[in-house]
Amino acid sequence: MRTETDTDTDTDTVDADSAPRNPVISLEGLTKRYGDVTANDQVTFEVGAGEIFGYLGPNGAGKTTTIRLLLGLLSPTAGTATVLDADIRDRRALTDVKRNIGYLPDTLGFEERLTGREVLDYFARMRGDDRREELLELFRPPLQKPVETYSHGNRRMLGIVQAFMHDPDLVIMDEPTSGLDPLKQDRMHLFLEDERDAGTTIFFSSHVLSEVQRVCDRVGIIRDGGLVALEEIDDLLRRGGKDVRVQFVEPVEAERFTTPEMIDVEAVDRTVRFTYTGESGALLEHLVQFDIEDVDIGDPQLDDIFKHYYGAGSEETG
Ligand SMILES: Nc1ncnc2c1ncn2[C@@H]1O[C@H](COP(=O)(O)OP(=O)(O)OP(=O)(O)O)[C@@H](O)[C@H]1O
Repeated sequence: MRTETDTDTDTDTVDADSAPRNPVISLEGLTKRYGDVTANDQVTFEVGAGEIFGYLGPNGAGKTTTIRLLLGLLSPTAGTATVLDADIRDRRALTDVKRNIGYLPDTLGFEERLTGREVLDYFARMRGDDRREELLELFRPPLQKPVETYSHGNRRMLGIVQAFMHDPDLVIMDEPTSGLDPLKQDRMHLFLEDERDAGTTIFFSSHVLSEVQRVCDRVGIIRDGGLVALEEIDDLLRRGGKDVRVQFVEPVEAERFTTPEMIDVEAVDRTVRFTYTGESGALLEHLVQFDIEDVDIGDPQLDDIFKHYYGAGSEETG
């Protein structure tokens, strides 16, 4: 089932400066309004073949709305998108390509009284299940039990098997690891990387920064319905400055020490932490003027970068 993306070896284009050469998903001014709420506001970006694309944003930012639009579960107010070359406004074309898409929704709409096996049988009849056994070895949901007795984690496991078992070219997932324990999250991340390496395009939403940092090639950050960043993870981290911690021999006055390149400065006793956005050489030249006991300079976490986009009180927008 991977013929569409496997035929072209230079399709794995993940170039932040230009759009992917072979987009599997392409949004063009995609807009969705619910009354006064603009859940997606002219969202435009592309996802290239064979990349893991992270769609990042806090609760209510508009992630689920985008996903539901891409799958034809909602109609756009304006703009459009193509998914595997099908225009999302073209019902028939979208229905055709959906056989080649895996979807893991945020809440699984399985018939609760069916057993896990019956749920998989149902999806198998619609789209096939060539990889069912292999995936069950990996994720192991309890197939004999009715879904209504499943734990949250097992529902996710069943959902993942369902999303991948027909070996689709594209998998779209809404917060795939939410509520999973760390071991299961790890298994999931390794699995996604393997799938990507085998040529599958993966689009997933998340508000978990560390997971996006760990597994994604590129990230789109959505805030209040609008896309505020679209970058390769490495570039985003590079531009995010350095995470610096300085321990002085004696406390130092903040005005003497801080420079305009230092942001998010926190000082406690003799220790100062900040993000440095300037050149490393200039930072070192600045530091040698002070009596310093210890310095630690590291890469910033995506969390810190995220704070710059969202600022303080923006955790919940909806
Ligand atoms: N059916 C609806 N009717 C009215 N408003 C809606 C509807 N669905 C979503 N919204 C609003 O649209 C905005 C975006 O919601 P959406 O669910 O897409 O965000 P999200 O980023 O997926 O959030 P979460 O991480 O909490 O799932 C929010 O303000 C939400 O309240």
